[in-house]
Amino acid sequence: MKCIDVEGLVKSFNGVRALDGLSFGVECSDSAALLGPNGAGKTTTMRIIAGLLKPDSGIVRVCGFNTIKEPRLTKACLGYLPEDAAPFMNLTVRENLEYVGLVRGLSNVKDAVEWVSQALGLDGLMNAQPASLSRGNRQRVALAMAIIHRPKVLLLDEPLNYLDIPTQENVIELLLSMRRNGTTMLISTHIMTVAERLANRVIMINRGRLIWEGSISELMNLVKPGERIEEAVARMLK
Ligand SMILES: Nc1ncnc2c1ncn2[C@@H]1O[C@H](COP(=O)(O)OP(=O)(O)OP(=O)(O)O)[C@@H](O)[C@H]1O
Repeated sequence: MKCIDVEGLVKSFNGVRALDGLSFGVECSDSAALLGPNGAGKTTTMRIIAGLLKPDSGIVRVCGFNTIKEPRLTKACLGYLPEDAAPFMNLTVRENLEYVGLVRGLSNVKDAVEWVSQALGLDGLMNAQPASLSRGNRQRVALAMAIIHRPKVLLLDEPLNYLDIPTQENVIELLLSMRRNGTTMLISTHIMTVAERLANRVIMINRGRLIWEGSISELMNLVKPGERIEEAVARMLK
C-alpha cells in the first residue's frame, strides 16, 4: 500500500506552472528522497501533501485519506517539518511542545514531551524562548514539533539544516529508528549524503514533473565509472 500517493498534481502561481501533472507514490514504511533543482516544485509538493496548499487539480492521498476531502484524517496521520520552520517565538520550548501535543490530541502530553525532548537533546533548552536560540537549536525544536505525535507519515524539508555534526548523527539515528518502526518518509534535500543515508527510494522532479523514480541501488547503477553520485544526479536533472 502507498502511504503517500500523488496523482496528476497541477499548481500555478500567477500563471506560472509550479507543478505540471506530477505523479508519484511512496510505499508504506519506505523512505523517499525528493530531489530537484531550485524551483523544481519540491516545497510546493510538500505543502500540498501536508494539506497547507490546494492544488489546481490532481489528487493526494496520505495513509489512504484524500487530503482535500478528509483533511482532518490526513493531518492526524502526518508530521511536517517545513524548511526554515519557526516555532512560536513568544512561548518557551516546553510550551511549544505541549501546545503541539494538545493540538494533536495526545492522551499523555507530558510523556510525549519527555520522550521528544530526550530524543532531540532539548533538556537544557526547555525554558528558553525559541527567539533566544541558535538556528540549529531552533531546528531541533521544529523537528521535535514535527514528530512529537509519532506520525505514520513524515514530510521533512532539509531536516539536517543548521545542525552541528554530532546532532546530525543523532537525528539520522532517530529518523532511522522511526523508519524501522514503520514511519513512511518523504525527504526534500539538495544533499546526496542525506538522501543516501535516510532514504531507500529517490524521486526526481524538474519543472513540476517527475523525471525519474527508483531505488537508491538503481540510482547507483546509473553512476558512470569515475563519476560521483552528485554528478550523475546533476546529469539526470538537466
Ligand atoms: N507562493 C508563491 N507565489 C508565487 N510563486 C511561487 C510560490 N511558491 C512557489 N512559487 C514558484 O513555484 C515554483 C516552484 O517553487 P518551489 O518552492 O516549490 O521549488 P523548490 O523545488 O522547493 O525550490 P528550492 O530547491 O529552491 O527550494 C518556482 O517557480 C517558485 O517561484
